[in-house]
Amino acid sequence: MIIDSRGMRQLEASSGFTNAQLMETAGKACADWISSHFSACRNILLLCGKGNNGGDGFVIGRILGSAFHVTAACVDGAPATKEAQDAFTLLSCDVLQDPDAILQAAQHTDLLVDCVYGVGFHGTLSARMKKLFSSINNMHLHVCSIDINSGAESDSGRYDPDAIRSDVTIALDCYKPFHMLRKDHQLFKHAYMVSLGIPHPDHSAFLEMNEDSFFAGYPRKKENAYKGTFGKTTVIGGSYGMAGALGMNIIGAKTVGVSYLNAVCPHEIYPVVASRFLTPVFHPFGDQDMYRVIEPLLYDTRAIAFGSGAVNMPKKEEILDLVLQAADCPVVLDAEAIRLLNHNYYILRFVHEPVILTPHIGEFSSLINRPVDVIQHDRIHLALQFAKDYKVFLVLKGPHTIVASPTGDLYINQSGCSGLAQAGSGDLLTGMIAGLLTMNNDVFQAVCMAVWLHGYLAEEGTKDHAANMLDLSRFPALADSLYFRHGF
Ligand SMILES: NC(=O)C1=CN([C@@H]2O[C@H](COP(=O)(O)OP(=O)(O)OC[C@H]3O[C@@H](n4cnc5c(N)ncnc54)[C@H](O)[C@@H]3O)[C@@H](O)[C@H]2O)[C@H](O)CC1
Repeated sequence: MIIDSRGMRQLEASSGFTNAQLMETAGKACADWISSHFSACRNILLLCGKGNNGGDGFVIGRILGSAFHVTAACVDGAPATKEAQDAFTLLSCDVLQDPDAILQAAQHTDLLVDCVYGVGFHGTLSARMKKLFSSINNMHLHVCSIDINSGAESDSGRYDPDAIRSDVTIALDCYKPFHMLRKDHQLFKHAYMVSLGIPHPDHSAFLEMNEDSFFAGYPRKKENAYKGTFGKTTVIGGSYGMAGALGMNIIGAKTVGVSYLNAVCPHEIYPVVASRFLTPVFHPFGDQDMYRVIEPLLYDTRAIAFGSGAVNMPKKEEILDLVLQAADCPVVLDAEAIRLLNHNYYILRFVHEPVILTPHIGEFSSLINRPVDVIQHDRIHLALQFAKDYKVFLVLKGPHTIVASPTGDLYINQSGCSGLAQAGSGDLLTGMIAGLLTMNNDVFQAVCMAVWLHGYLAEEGTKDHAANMLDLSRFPALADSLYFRHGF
């Protein structure tokens, strides 16, 4: 289960265990994990803070003291919580406080255990702590962090550039958002979770997605199915110079198994796209007949995607208005459609059907007029806030794509690889989202399924190819293998 720090504190409070009992359990579970995975070590140095993360460290030190040579260091003053103070009094190893002595001990240690800050850390490190942590990081020691790497926040994705870097981070009882953002911060190489035996609720605001949960939401075609059983999907995209974007929408829809696809595009790219794809029903339009061609389609489709490659599309502003006003199904807005909303996104509040926006960080930055680095450091919060304020599903694309729902649900995607960092992969995702929205009425689930599948197939596509050579046109074939393996 993934949970944020507030949820974790509520779990602890209702667990039936005291904080001291939880600290003892946490310390013992971590000590057991360390002794079995670092059994070859002799000298262990514990860096402890003044909060309960430091308290966990004192318990770990007491237990490991029977088998290893343990030194503890109080790097941020004396323990400040009752539980940490009690754990400290039971510690019998050497305790260091002077930064120079700590760094000297670090040079002779086989393993450094980082228990300075856990989920209670917010903001940035003090100058003193930055100096200590950057010296430690420069020593390239074996490091195990407890719960959260010190200097990183548990919930937001923010971290100080001098936060402790570890080989392994042991998450206590649940993964926190921090653990799900590894590709962004790269503060640990591996994360493991140890259980504290706390009962978990059935529902968490964080959705998790894997093969099983994907297939739980992916419908099977029955024997008596016909082409309209799942309804129609409509993609409106491409324009002069960007015909391929519509092609990628089509490949995306094919990847998720759409059985009836409307492809809507300007007259000038129709011949080239139609000669490449045989199964969509094409609806070419121009300046004069845009309303006549597009409007009737909006009433006979289960999902619409608009915007991929639409930079030179005639009547694009009018199409956006039409789609947002007339559609009676979910609408996915990608690329140019998002740009058209810049400084004008308040209109999203007046749309009655679910709207899904799929910006990458640069597009989101232009949309909300905030610098890219501000968004990068506060992505989870800003995505959730935007989704809530404008009642949209926000798919903020990146190494860990985030999906935020208007009601505060969050998905942090774990699948994918750098092969997806290429032109066309967003257009492909848009087609996949629109296709899955046609087959699954739960908008949040369908969008997360598409995001997960997009990443999963990229991993599959680079198992026998270089990551930088990922061929996006292979996605339907890669998906076929997956579906076939699951008996479809
Ligand atoms: N169920 C569990 O997960 C359990 C977790 N435990 C451990 O407790 C920590 C959380 O403990 P808490 O005391 O709330 O916070 P920290 O130890 O992370 O310490 C925070 C400490 O530091 C101060 N602080 C915050 N931000 C800064 C900053 N930027 N600069 C300097 N100081 C800062 C803050 O005021 C506090 O004093 C959890 O992660 C687990 O490791 C329990 O042991 C029980 C079970």
